Amino acid sequence: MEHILITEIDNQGPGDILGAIGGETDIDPAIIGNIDINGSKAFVEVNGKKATKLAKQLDGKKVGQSRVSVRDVDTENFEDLETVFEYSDRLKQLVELEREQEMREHEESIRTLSGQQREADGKAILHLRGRDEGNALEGKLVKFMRQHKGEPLPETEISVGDLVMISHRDPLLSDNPTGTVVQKTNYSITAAFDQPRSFIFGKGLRMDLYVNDITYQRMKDALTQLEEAKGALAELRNIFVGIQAPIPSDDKEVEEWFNGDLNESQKKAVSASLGADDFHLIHGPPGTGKTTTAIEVIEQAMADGKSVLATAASNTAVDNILDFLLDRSKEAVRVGHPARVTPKLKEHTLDSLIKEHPKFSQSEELRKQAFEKKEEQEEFTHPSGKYRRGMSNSKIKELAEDGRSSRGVSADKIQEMAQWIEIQDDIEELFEEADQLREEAVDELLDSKQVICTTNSTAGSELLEGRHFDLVVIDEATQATEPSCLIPITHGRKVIMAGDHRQLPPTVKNRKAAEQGFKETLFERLAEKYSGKRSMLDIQYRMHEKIMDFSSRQFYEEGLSADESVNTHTLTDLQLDINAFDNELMDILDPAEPVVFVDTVQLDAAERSRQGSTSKENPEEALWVSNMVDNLLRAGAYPSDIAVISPYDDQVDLLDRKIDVEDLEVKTVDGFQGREKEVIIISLTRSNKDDQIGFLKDVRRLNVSLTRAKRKLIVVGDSATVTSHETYREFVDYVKSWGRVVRL
Ligand SMILES: Nc1ncnc2c1ncn2[C@@H]1O[C@H](COP(=O)(O)OP(=O)(O)OP(=O)(O)O)[C@@H](O)[C@H]1O
Repeated sequence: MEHILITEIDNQGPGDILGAIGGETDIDPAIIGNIDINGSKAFVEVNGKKATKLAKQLDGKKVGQSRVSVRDVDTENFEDLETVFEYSDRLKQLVELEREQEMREHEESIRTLSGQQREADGKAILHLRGRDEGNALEGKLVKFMRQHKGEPLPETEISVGDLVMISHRDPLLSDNPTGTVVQKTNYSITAAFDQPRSFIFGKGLRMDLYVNDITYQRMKDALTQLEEAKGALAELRNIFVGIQAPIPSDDKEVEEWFNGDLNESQKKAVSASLGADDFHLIHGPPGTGKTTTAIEVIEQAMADGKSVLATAASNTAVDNILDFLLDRSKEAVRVGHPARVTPKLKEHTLDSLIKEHPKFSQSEELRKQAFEKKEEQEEFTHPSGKYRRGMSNSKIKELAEDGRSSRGVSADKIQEMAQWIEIQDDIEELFEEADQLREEAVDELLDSKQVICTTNSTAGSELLEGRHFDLVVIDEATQATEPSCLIPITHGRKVIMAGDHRQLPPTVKNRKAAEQGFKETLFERLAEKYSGKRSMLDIQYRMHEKIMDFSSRQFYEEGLSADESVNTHTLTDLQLDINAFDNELMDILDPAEPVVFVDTVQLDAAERSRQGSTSKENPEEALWVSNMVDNLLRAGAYPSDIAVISPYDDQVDLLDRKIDVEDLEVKTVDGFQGREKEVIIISLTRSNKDDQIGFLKDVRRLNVSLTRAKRKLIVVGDSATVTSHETYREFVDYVKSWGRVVRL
């Protein structure tokens, strides 16, 4: 039995629905079975394989007084469908909260920065004029160019799909119109407005990026697609929302490994991933080769003739996947803005590869012709309001043919306008043909590659619309919100996610959204619910075993071990000149000691807050940290081997000013996730009498901090303050037993 779902009905009964089907469609209401109504939704049984047709015909029509949305759905059970809607409505609301938060932050930035500063940051464009470009489906089209004719636009982040705000003098007025960018060239940005105001057709305009809306829109679209999913995607969705259990599967036996170095846990994860019919999770604690393992999954799938969409939340992580694939001589195409792709990988972007496609060259040729025609067109009068006087294009052409004047406009002017319009028709035709050829070139190119690498967000771009992949692989899946991961998933039938839910979750700006669980990732939810669908990698290739051990005990049920290539490596291998160390720092910097806790409890080293800041800084601690760095450099350590990290922005800022050394990174813990260095110095910063440790409480932040160092980890902090939290107390106890505690 097939079904359709009608939404947005308002107090109507089965009779109204049958009446609408009879009146608005050519389908016989007799084929309708049971009608189940709940609130504004109706679930309708349809016989005779007509559900798709009926949904199409009834969608947007009136049932009683209300205009309804109708879709055919792949489920037998209304309750299940309600669960799907609850899930998607909840996530759509959280996405909206986050979007509104970002909008508020933009407003704040507009308030505090000058227009010039925002233009330099790529977030605004000044000195624009607007020109009416007629109406389109999306609303009134307005094209914005620099006031000086022919001046190109500055580099800007504003791109197609973004919401922009147009202002004249005051960007903070609440009734400034907002529109969506529909086209962007080097010289102009065209945006569509629902409610434009007349000033936007003038000069002296400023365009501000209002919200980077496109990603939020794509998340919501992905959720809508899940509501409507059929087949394998519907099954995946049902598992995600909890109305269906995962499909049991056996590991796939792999005959030949592409990467001969994989360890047993990595091989097991690959076999389980390949064997799964719906999804599998590769749980990779720090340095255990998550990406290495995901790459083997991709290579095996390729060998099986499967198409693969490989994504991650950040451009850097996507580049990393592509880099691994290229290293292993695999072909892949990178979809994404070339400006956001690592320079050495640019030649593998769609933008770059497409240039070699003959249809693309043809398309460019047509574009060139169109631009030439545009120049030619400049000679003629543009049919603007002043000369147009309400006359339509066809009217103008008609009058021109008869050589007539009209409404006070001379016959000559009408001739000129008619010529302008004719050239415009040619231009539009050329552009249309050029677009068509370009689209074909893109499709042919994407068809020719087995693997497409892109960010989660760009997986929702038009370029990939309607494309299906046998396998979707998402790296860093624990750093992306659930709707973000759903964007690539809507293209797939099966999904492999790699991540680590014991490290930091995605950043969520809106507090309410965070409280309502927006930080809980799809990976984490599934990992906790279906432990059988998770393979943990258990050998790490980064840390000395003493650096690793606390994290292993605390966060991975003692499941980690250090590969023999790293388990005993220390700074002694770097052959530093220890005579260069100050005496008072000798115990701390001792190259043979991998883990040191530097206790500031006896120092006068209290934290403080900058005016108006919610962050913290600790100048005394910063002084000691920068001394340690100076000593290490003096002893011959490379700046690129050292990183200083702190959980607090203000402390990072303070340290960064004190330690001004090229190639030596000073970063927040959150900004250093996924990275590693030979030596890591952590400045915990908190030191107060009330045992307040703020967001150090999220022990996943501690886990990330402690697992960045390969050979030496120095943690600087006030034991009295931080050990008020049990995990920190256990850490200090651990260092007492297995490392070295030095009191300053
Ligand atoms: N089986 C292996 N044998 C030797 N080296 C390996 C193996 N697996 C991974 N590595 C190495 O370990 C390092 C980390 O690998 P990879 O980048 O895949 O890890 P990850 O888990 O994705 O890292 P992160 O924790 O930073 O996200 C790399 O240098 C990689 O070459």
